Amino acid sequence: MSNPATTDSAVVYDNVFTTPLDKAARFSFDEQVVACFPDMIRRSVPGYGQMLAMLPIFAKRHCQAGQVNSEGKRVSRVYDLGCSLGGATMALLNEKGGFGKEELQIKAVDISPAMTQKAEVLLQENYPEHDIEVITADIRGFELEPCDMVILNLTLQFLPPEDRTQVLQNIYNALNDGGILVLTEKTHTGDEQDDAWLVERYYDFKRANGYSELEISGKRNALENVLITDTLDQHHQRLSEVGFNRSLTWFQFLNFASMIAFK
Ligand SMILES: Nc1ncnc2c1ncn2[C@@H]1O[C@H](C[S@+](CC[C@H]([NH3+])C(=O)[O-])CC(=O)[O-])[C@@H](O)[C@H]1O
Ligand SMILES: O=C(O)C(=O)Cc1ccccc1
Repeated sequence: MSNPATTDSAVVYDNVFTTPLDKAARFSFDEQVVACFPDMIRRSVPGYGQMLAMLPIFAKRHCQAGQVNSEGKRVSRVYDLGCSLGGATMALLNEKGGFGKEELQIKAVDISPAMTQKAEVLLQENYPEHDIEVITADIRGFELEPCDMVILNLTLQFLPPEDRTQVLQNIYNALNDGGILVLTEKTHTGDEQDDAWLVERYYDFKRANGYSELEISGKRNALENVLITDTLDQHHQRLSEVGFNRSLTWFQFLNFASMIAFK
């Protein structure tokens, strides 16, 4: 099945891997990926929409307005780390969450300037009156202010494994008591047979969403050593190591899973 052409509609379809690439080409969040990102992530991450839809529900239960904003009002501060185009931020502000304009202060951080430039425009267009700051920064070594909720939606997997504990430690330290971290990741199980089955069904999922064999294998090569998965056990172990005394997997769809950790 071929991709719909990148023509007149508002949707820019993901055509990034439609032509063969140098095998060594690494995946990067550049202008080309940014342009088609909403389509790419929707067609490539099973359950993406369902995961995002729960964010305002979790926020409503666990954000305790632990901060005071510049106008002296109590607000809940939320970090969206590796925000890309602000999909998670926008999900939080969706009317289903029922947050008033002044109840949340969101800080959305991403290392890719191409992403943050576009996120800034989209968030300003859609939520002009909300307290949202878009920050271009590496979340490694980034200083977090005290907060009620942190979202790491499909971001930790792009950090070198040796940097992951430190990032989670900073998050744990910044969270107020009662605060939460929502951590969504592509995972593997460590069982050869199970992983082979999960990966094959994941590729079936991509085929069903219109990706060709060339696109699937091109992206697989480009993601090698760029997106490095952990097992769910490794994630929960790391969360426990940095101090979270409770974490659970609340969502799983093939090899993608989302966890919540409670401080
Ligand atoms: N060190 C880093 N510091 C900051 N950002 C980083 C870093 N490394 C990678 N990123 C950023 O992490 C994001 C990962 S995408 C997140 C989706 C989003 N959360 C969503 O809910 O739509 C997931 C995906 O594309 O599979 C990209 O925008 C990178 O620039
Ligand atoms: O497409 C893949 O293979 C993925 O693992 C998901 C994804 C989605 C968007 C950018 C990078 C990876």
